[in-house]
Amino acid sequence: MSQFQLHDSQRRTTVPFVPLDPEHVRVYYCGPTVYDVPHIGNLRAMLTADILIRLLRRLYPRVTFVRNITDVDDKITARAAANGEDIGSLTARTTAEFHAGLAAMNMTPPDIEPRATHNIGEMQAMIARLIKQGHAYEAEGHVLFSVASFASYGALSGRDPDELVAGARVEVAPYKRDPGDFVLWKPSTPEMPGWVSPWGRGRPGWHIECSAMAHRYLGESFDIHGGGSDLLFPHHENERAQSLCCFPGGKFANYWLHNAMLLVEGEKMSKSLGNFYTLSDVLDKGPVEALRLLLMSAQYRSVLNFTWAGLEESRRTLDRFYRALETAGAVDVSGRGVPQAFLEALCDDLNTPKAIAEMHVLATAALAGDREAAADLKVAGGMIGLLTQEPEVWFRGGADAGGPGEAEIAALIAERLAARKAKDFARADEIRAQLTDQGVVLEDGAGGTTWRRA
Ligand SMILES: Nc1ncnc2c1ncn2[C@@H]1O[C@H](COP(=O)(O)OP(=O)(O)OP(=O)(O)O)[C@@H](O)[C@H]1O
Ligand SMILES: [Zn+2]
Repeated sequence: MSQFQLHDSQRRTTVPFVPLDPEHVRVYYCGPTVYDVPHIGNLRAMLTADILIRLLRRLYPRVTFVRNITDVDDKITARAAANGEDIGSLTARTTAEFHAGLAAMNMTPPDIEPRATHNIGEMQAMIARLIKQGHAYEAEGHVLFSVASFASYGALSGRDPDELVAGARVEVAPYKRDPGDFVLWKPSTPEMPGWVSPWGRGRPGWHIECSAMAHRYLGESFDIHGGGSDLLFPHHENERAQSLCCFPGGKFANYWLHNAMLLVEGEKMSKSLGNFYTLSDVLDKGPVEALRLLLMSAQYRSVLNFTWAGLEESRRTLDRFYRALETAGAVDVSGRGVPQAFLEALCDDLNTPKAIAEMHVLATAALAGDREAAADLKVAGGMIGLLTQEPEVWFRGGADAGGPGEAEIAALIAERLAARKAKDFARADEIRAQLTDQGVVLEDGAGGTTWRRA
């Protein structure tokens, strides 16, 4: 069996992955804050998780993948107010859009997807315990975590606590004992979402949400905690502090995995900067597999600059792979193992560029008539969510076929389903009308929606 090595942010080096329980690997990922559609930067984080889980499932008999939904947050409250929409409808709609986008991207769904608002009791229990153990204190309706009470605060992100305090940009609230102390619970005004608690009606801080959900579903110690590098500090540092202080017998996460940012014009793609592309922006110009391949063209720890030329190049790479499969004709891949060199590339800290280079080697052989290589190529692609179509479908549905491509149609169907779930029937009808205009007929049946060209 290939040995999986991954870069652990806390150890700051690449180490062999040794699961706590080889029979059952457990992973926690920070999920989206549901106030807007995901952008393709968020999708890079989700794709890193997807590749990790696909690999772990090859290597271990059982994997539990937990990814939360943050559905209580001040950004959500503010957006709902700005939209004149109630919070429940905003979070339901954006959660449905998130699910539809990830399904269209062929991402592995989590086994458990807890919502913050369904875990308030767990958060309150942890906060009460932290107060009792002297790691948190109440002040003016807030409960704060005392960073001075945790000697290894800063160890994950490699920051010196004193430096952190000196560098704090935000104005320090007068009730904090130490400027680095962070909120576990805060009071809510009547129009804000809130829950009854021993500290008055209020709402949780963001960090305690993940600590509580990770504990509830994975216990005091689990294998891997992942997320984007923008979450390393303060979010993950604070999650770790809370969890280790609350459950000193546990390890919390044994390995920390962080993907680098997706950039656009050299800047982080983000909702707050407004420089982002959504999945549907991209699907207007290229198929889903091209976006997956583009996001895998750099190893997850390297920054990746998004360009339309890069998307086009990924589509051409896929053309080459599909051409290789087409040349070989039908190949039988049932029961076939993943090619060793390809698997080893993924085991090397999810080195997707190296894995794709292995696919090129196989494609070259397949184009020269090697049918075994074509079968290997198909299996390798399938493992990372590529080459999932028949070559004729890929080429027929390609950009120059006239009418929308398969991936685009699938994405529109997913979006229409999300719109219907959110009771946005106007949008759902608009999507059907748009597809009809483009010569695509939808048929709703018991098993879901199918389509055919008119
Ligand atoms: N540009 C990016 N590149 C890669 N990953 C990203 C990028 N932006 C956000 N992420 C990751 O996406 C995941 C979901 O994040 P979340 O929904 O909290 O994003 P957000 O903070 O609302 O987005 P933004 O940072 O755009 O305001 C997190 O793991 C986060 O680290
Ligand atoms: Zn988190």
